[in-house]
Amino acid sequence: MLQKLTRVGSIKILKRCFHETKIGILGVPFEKGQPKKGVSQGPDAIRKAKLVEQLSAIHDKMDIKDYGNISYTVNKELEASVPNMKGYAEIVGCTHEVSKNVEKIIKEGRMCLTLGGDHSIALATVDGHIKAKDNEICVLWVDAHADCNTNKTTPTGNVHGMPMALIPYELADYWPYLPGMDWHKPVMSIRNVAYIGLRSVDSYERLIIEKLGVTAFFMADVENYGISRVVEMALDRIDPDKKRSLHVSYDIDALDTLEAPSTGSAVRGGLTLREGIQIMEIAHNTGRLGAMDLVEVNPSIGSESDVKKTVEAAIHIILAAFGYNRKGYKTQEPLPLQTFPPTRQVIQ
Ligand SMILES: NC(=[NH2+])NCCC[C@H](N)C(=O)O
Ligand SMILES: [Mn+2]
Ligand SMILES: [Mn+2]
Repeated sequence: MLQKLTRVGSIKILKRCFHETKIGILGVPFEKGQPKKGVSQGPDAIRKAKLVEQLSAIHDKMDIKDYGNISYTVNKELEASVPNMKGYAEIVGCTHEVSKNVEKIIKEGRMCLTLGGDHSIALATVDGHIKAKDNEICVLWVDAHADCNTNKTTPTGNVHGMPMALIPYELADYWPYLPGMDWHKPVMSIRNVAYIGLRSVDSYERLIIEKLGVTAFFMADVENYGISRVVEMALDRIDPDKKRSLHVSYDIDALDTLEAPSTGSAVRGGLTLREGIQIMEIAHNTGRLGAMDLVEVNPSIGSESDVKKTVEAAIHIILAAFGYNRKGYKTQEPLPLQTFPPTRQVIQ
């Protein structure tokens, strides 16, 4: 952090100058990757809870640009062209647009914050990040679920359970040809991916994780090592040289149901909000965070207070990602000078 000398009267004061924090926000109101209505309202619910205002207050060099919500067209002919992938045509249309936008935002020199929408969109946020950074990225996947089913292993056909199987090249051979997805090339290695928070993993997903030796920290590992150790071990594994741009794909269902009830596939026994925040404080402190997704907030699930709680949790996690620290805001101002005679006398 830069330091600058300022003078107040005759007193020299070290004034802290903050680096500029450039963020681009992209809303993806998409819900066809899973069956429940409402998750498309996630981006606007998070914005309405004053996301931008709270980000702006972190320090006075926050430069935030909201790119609005994405729009896309659908090629109906693609519908049902791949078995066991529900909403395929919509997925293709939306993810292509998301990838192009994320790539553009990062190339404009901003960290890209994508607000979902369901988790299927992450195959595209990661793709855009890969394209912007020449594949020099690593991924932390914070989730109760592994989301690495293929269309042959999926128990549901919901594509939000598949993005992690589409991203790495190690799983490319397990897929059929995917029409309309030629823009998407599985170029990154699963070695540069780590999971945190897992506790609901399908049997084939477990097979994939074990067969490929994927770095995976389940809830039991969080119990055993503590969250800060887990995040450090994860980062060490996926980016040993500490040089890659970090992508955090954060499914709000990684948090315990008590902390984030308004989500479509809630699983109890999850992260506390404190642990969830600390993951992002550590990610921020790497100085290499390039992109973050915050997905699966569904304002149609639960009571009004459930929704409020979930949206607030999402905002806490996002603020931590971009430099808010629970020690409080930093001030750039010196302590106010006494402008009237001191009332407390020093007794000689
Ligand atoms: N992003 C999520 N919430 N994914 C839940 C996936 C659940 C289940 N494993 C499936 O494949 O359908
Ligand atoms: Mn999940
Ligand atoms: Mn997920």
